[in-house]
Amino acid sequence: MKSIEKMGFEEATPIQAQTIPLALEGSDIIGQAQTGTGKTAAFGIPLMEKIDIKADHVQGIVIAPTRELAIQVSEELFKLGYGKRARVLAVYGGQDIDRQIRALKKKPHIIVGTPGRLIDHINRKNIRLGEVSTVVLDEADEMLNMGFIEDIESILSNVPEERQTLLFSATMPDPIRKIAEKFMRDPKLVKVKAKEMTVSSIEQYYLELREGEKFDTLARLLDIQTPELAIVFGRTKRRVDELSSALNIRGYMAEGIHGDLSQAKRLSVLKKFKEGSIDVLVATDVAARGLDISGVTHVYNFDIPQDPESYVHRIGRTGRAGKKGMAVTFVTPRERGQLNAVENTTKKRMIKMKAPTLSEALEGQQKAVTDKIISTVEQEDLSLYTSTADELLQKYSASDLVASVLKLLTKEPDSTPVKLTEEAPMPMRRDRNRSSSSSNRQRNGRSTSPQGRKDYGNKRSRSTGQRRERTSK
Ligand SMILES: Nc1ncnc2c1ncn2[C@@H]1O[C@H](COP(=O)(O)OP(=O)(O)OP(=O)(O)O)[C@@H](O)[C@H]1O
Ligand SMILES: [Mg+2]
Repeated sequence: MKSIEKMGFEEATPIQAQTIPLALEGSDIIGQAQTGTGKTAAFGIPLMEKIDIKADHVQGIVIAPTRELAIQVSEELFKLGYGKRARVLAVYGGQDIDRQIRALKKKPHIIVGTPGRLIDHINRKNIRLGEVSTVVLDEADEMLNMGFIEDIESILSNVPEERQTLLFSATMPDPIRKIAEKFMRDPKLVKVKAKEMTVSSIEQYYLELREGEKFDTLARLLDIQTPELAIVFGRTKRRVDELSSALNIRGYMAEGIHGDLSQAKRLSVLKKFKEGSIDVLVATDVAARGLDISGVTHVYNFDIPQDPESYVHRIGRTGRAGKKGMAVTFVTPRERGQLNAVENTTKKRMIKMKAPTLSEALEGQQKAVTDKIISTVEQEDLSLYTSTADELLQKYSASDLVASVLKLLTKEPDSTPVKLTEEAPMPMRRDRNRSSSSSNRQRNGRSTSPQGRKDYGNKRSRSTGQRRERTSK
């Protein structure tokens, strides 16, 4: 309770209220609740409560699909276990394995990891799971999706059957839930009732346009909507690279994140984004799940996501913990079907938005500058500037002077040409069952294959056909 208070939580969110008591009784749980509603603490609190601080073995493991999420979850668990002095360690690919081995020697009570790196440590006998009593799969549907399932099975085969298994996600398609139940004992399904799968505090818009119109439209939207922090999702790594350079050329502070970057780079980009030294993060789906970054006010789906679940998670990076957010999805004429599929799943209609014009973009930027000027007039000490201002006012009209200040400060819509390679529209994923047939894996070399293996940058061994993070330093 001391730790929870320190974190500033005053009351339990619905998913926490419904799952914590059940989890404390020892039940297996599949917990489904909207994005940003506190699922981490919903599993984190009971997990921490069960830890015997005096025992020196690993008692709980949490598996997460991406490295950044594993780190974030370990940080939240660390905070929850602070009063108890619980030891929590994150292990993930792309980080020096020897460093992790040294950390493992300090006997963590809880390990949070990505599947591939966990398996590496298990195989090298750096991690023993023989006394683990709780296993959590965060983003469970993703973890049990094709591509991760073998890894998860392999990890679970090292954990005693007498364990508690907790699965959490904002989405849980039926076929995946069925797979999940095989790993669990009499699981209780806790689904926080909501009319829609997405959070109501996120305004959802879509915009119909041609591929070639997307970039200028994005730039104008950024000018008009002036997000505090924005995430722009693109379909492929190349797309993300090209988009972030194009945004920089047009004067936006943007950087990209995707699985081909070094882990150090991925972390530094994310850090800059959290600190606000860049305000647009361009990302593949590697950033779609679980990341909790305060200040993200806008999500732009530059390319429509390949499946409805991805949409739910992507837009869920905004509108978290009761805050407001806005999501805008670009739809090319051939992608109407995907738009419908998304709406059918989320049970929510997106509002159609018109492409903004150049003059609206200019207006948006002027308004942002005007707001700044007004707050400066009202709140700042201007004494060092008034004499120069008075001199200027003797020579020029007040209106001309203010207009030139506005012009100087306003970022005028820029139409410097930029290069973006056309991306073919994403074919709809037909096989919603996602059975384990391998024929479709990694088809056409895209970072997001139509079958659902996503670009998480986890280099996986080709020879075995398994998708596993490679041990790399
Ligand atoms: N009881 C609470 N009171 C206030 N804030 C909370 C509470 N529980 C969690 N939070 C905060 O809400 C935010 C979202 O929580 P969290 O990341 O666990 O959401 P989530 O449900 O896992 O979302 P996602 O589906 O995107 O992974 C975090 O910043 C977290 O610290
Ligand atoms: Mg989460």
